[in-house]
Amino acid sequence: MAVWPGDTPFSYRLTWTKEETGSVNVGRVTMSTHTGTHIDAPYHFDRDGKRVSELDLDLYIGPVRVIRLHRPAGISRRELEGENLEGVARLLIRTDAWPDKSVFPGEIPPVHPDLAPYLEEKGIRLLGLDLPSVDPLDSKALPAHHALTRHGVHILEGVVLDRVEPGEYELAALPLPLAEADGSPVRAALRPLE
Ligand SMILES: N[C@@H](CC(=O)c1ccccc1NC=O)C(=O)O
Ligand SMILES: [Zn+2]
Ligand SMILES: [Zn+2]
Repeated sequence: MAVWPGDTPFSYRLTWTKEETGSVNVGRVTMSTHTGTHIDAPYHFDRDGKRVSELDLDLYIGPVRVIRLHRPAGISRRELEGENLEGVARLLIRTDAWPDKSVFPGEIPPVHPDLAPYLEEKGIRLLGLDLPSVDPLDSKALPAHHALTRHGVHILEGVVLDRVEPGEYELAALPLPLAEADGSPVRAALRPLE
């Protein structure tokens, strides 16, 4: 899994082996909170924002709509206007713009901040993408992160949607209850509805 350039690489190592303890292997994991499929807590980009353990778990479990925008230049309200999003609380967008997840992308289609009020209007509270960020990779101001948060839309990044067809699913993508954290890896799973 590629990590953000310069960020902590993932590692799993044994602290103790079964031979050493006489009973068990005990591992340790070192990783960035933004590794692989993960959620951003508002604290990631706002000093006073909510930490992971303060987030509502209902955001990350329940019915979800998957839509496909094939390699868009960007993701704005215009790209979504053809979709009927009535009754959708969670939205995943498959862009296929990060095909090889073992290499960090050079460029990604950014979310336009105008999407945030549009999603709020539709009642969407979770936006997930198959991309490592919702903003341009070189952005410091992070306008989409801030706009989404201001409009009550929570962020799920790095979702693997390679073989997922558009439709209605059940989503589970629960963060770990890390008390102070700015983000958390999740195990994301989709199950077709009915
Ligand atoms: N906003 C990106 C992450 C991000 O910006 C980042 C992640 C790890 C290390 C540095 C980062 N950003 C800026 O220097 C995200 O939410 O995943
Ligand atoms: Zn992140
Ligand atoms: Zn992010």
